[in-house]
Amino acid sequence: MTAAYPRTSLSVNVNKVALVRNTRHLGIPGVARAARLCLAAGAQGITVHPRPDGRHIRAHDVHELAELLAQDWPGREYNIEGNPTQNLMEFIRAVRPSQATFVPDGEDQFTSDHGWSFPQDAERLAPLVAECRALGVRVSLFMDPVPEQMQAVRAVGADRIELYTEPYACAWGTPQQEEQLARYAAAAQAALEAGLGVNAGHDLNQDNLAAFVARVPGLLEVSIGHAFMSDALELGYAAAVRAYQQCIDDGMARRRS
Ligand SMILES: CC(=O)[C@@H](O)[C@H](O)COP(=O)(O)O
Ligand SMILES: NCC(=O)COP(=O)(O)O
Repeated sequence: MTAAYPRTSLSVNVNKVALVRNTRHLGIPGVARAARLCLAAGAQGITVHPRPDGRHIRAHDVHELAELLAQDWPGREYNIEGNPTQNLMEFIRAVRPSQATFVPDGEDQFTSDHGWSFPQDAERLAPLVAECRALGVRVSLFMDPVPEQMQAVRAVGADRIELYTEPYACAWGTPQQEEQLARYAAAAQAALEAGLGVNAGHDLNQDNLAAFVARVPGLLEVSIGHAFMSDALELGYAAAVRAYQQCIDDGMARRRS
């Protein structure tokens, strides 16, 4: 029986709204409008990943969303992702979001595709983690599901990990699905035992989310963008939030059974 854990929060990543917006000089679709509609529908947070090349989320988006959340949605979370050795820290210092998620991406990375490595990354991450925490910003490290890495993550002062879930998503519906779920459950358990909170994200969708929520212990937050926005193009933002919340609730129910 998995110990009782709070309901897994849905943080909607709005990167892809900005990607479409940037293809014209008209300001639509609006990033802040998308966030407002998702929050009004019940999303517990908003995530952005302002990449150095500005392909989607740009500095003005980061500040507009910070103002929206602080003024209209003070109880919801703001999660800013990025590489703290690149452009992330300027945003953390300026807006002090609820959470900073450190991701080891290169400047021209197609998309995020791996987590940090310990002990190699510990020395350069520790002072950046300390700075965020001194600013009152929770720190989550983007990690592959490797149980043996979790003590080292805690040792650099991080509050949480974010499990990189593309390998699970790729295995969904294949004979390797169960093996991957067991791998992520073990990594999450090791994180919990190290005193870390557990987040997850990358390529989660309506098909694979409930099984992940059901199986991975202590899952506090999922951040979902690409598949969410694909669904929102068909359903609308509010219905997409409800659909993903239902997947989370289905997973929680299966976790208790
Ligand atoms: C860290 C991660 O897995 C995603 O949050 C990332 O933000 C995806 O970035 P793109 O939207 O640029 O693919
Ligand atoms: N941290 C994961 C995230 O914010 C969104 O990833 P994806 O759902 O766009 O793959």
